[in-house]
Amino acid sequence: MTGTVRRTPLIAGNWKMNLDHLQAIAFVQKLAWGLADAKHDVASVEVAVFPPFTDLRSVQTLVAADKLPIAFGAQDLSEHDSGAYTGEISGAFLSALDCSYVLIGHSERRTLHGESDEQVSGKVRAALRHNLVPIICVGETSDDLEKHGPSAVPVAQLKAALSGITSTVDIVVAYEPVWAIGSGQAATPEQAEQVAAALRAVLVDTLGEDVAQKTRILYGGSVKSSNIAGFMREPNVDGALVGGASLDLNEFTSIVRYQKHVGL
Ligand SMILES: O=C(CO)COP(=O)(O)O
Repeated sequence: MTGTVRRTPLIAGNWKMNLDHLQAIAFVQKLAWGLADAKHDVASVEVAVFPPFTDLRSVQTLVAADKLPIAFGAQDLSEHDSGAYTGEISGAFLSALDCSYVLIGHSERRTLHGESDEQVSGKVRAALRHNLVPIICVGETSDDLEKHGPSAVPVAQLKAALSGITSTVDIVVAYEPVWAIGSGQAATPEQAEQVAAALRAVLVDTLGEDVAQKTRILYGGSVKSSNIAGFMREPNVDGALVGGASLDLNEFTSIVRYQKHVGL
């Protein structure tokens, strides 16, 4: 471990199936005003939002027109580039909308839509083909935790997601324990750090030390303004993937500005 690489923290808001395109415009505009009022420096903490697909064109137009310092991405993409895949969205389309990121393998996709490790890996490769930074989501259920301990399942999921990828790539990893999502029961900072360190070791093995040191690892699961600082103090946690609290302007702004309210 070199420990010397500075990774710009990333606070990402996963809106899930909330806010239509008109609500999205109002929300992103107010978020930008709030951050500007607070003189937030995006070079110190990057901010990204993940609206539903139908909002992306509106968010793109607003961000481009007003040059807002807010990145955006989609919540999923197809592993295929085009063809007879009704209802699917190609990475090419997301790239054309200036998306920077795409969430892949969120536990809600894995459990509600039966997304397999193979599909997750296909989607990671699709994202990279289209110059999108994949945010690869991994995490264990409470059953997994009991049976296999804290890092076995997230580590296996990350290895599977990265299969066939060896070159230098720009990716983000999000550790989201399933039991912490939407439950109000976040992991402790120590738990998050233990898994994040194990995930970084996977990155070292698969992509090499340099890429591993540059790659951001986020924690997600019941993140709020009251607990963000604890996670951000951990050496291997480089940001947060926020669900519910990302829909509350004050909460989300306060999470983005964690450095100010705890004096980090
Ligand atoms: O799933 C999540 C983000 O992707 C986390 O959701 P909550 O922050 O609502 O627990």
